[in-house]
This record gives sequence, C-alpha cells and structure tokens, in this order.
Amino acid sequence: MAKSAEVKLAVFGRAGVGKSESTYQHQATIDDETISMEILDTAGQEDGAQREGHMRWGEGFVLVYDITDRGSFEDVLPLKNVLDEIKKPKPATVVLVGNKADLAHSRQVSAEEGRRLAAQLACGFYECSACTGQGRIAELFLELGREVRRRRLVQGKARRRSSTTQVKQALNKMLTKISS
Ligand SMILES: Nc1nc2c(ncn2[C@@H]2O[C@H](COP(=O)(O)OP(=O)(O)OP(=O)(O)O)[C@@H](O)[C@H]2O)c(=O)[nH]1
Repeated sequence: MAKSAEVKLAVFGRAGVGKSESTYQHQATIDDETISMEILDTAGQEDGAQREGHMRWGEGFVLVYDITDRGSFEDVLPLKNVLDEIKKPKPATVVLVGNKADLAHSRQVSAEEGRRLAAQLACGFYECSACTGQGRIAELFLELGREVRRRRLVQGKARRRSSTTQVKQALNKMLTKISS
C-alpha cells in the first residue's frame, strides 16, 4: 500500500448546526492510498483570532449549515469569502453540507438553493443528517480529502516548474555573460 498522507480538515458553521455530530471520520482509503485526516471541529462561538488560526491551520473546510435555519445558510458565503482571503492567492478548498435533513418538516432552505450555492462556490454539495446517518457523510470527507490532495499535487508541480524556470533563466544569463 502507498504511504499515508495527512490531510487537515476543519468544520465550520454557525453554532448549533451540528458540526460536532458530523465530525467522526478519521481515516479513509482513497485510490488504494490510506489517507489519514485530522479533523478539527471548530466552535460556532469562537473569537476572531481563534477562527483565523483554525482557518490558517486547515487545508480543506466543511461548511455546514442547518436546513431548518436560514441564517446559518446565509452565513456560508461570507465565511467562504473570509477563507478565500486567508488562503490567497488560491481559493479555499471546501465542501458544502446542509445538515439536519431529517427535520424536513421544518425546512427553511431548499435542496435546490443548497445546490445553487455549491455551484457558485464550485464545490461539492451534500444534504445529510448527522443524527440519523442519512446522506453520504463519510463520502463528503473523502471528497474533500481527495480534493486537498489533488490541489497539493498540482501546486507542488507548479512550484517545481517555476523553480526549474528560474534555474534555466540563471543559466541563460551566465551563458550570455560568458559568451559576450
Ligand atoms: N434533528 C437533528 N438534530 C441534530 C443533527 N445534528 C445535530 N443535531 C442536534 O443539534 C444540536 C447541536 O448540535 P452540535 O453538533 O452540538 O452543533 P455544533 O454545530 O457543534 O454547535 P457548536 O459546538 O455550538 O458550534 C444538538 O442537540 C444535536 O443533537 C441532525 O442531523 N438532526
């Protein structure tokens, strides 16, 4: 089996949306590679400095709202904007989760609205219930872990390419000096 990778994921969302209930997955196998995920369950009430520290720490973020609480849904976009600001120049890697899907009778946010927001954020979307286990909770962590890993590889390659270009430029300069 290939060597294991560590992916740091953090779960964000307004207090009471069900972050603690949904945070349980710690290890998963992706494409024959065991990926160990360190998952941070942030508190909805944490102060600015704490929140910023957690945002810097995480490589991938689960943005949770409660389908019975429209305010928690409206919190998502500003939260993503703060994450993007902290993760500049790359956008933050996120997945959107509408929790408490078992409380459909009290629903304030439709699944379609959730899907539309996910399309706007260019991320995956899941509706689930941390209480009943409804929805693909394990899969959403997998998707996020996989995406973090994919972006890390792409960025690593880009960094390697840019350092190769710098070496080539330096060699060209030296050669130009020598030949002049
Ligand atoms: N019906 C239902 N209740 C849920 C679900 N998920 C969480 N809850 C309940 O919602 C309440 C808040 O859940 P928590 O997981 O503590 O919420 P949290 O987002 O971690 O809250 P903070 O730690 O304050 O930020 C608890 O009473 C949970 O049992 C769910 O999927 N369905």
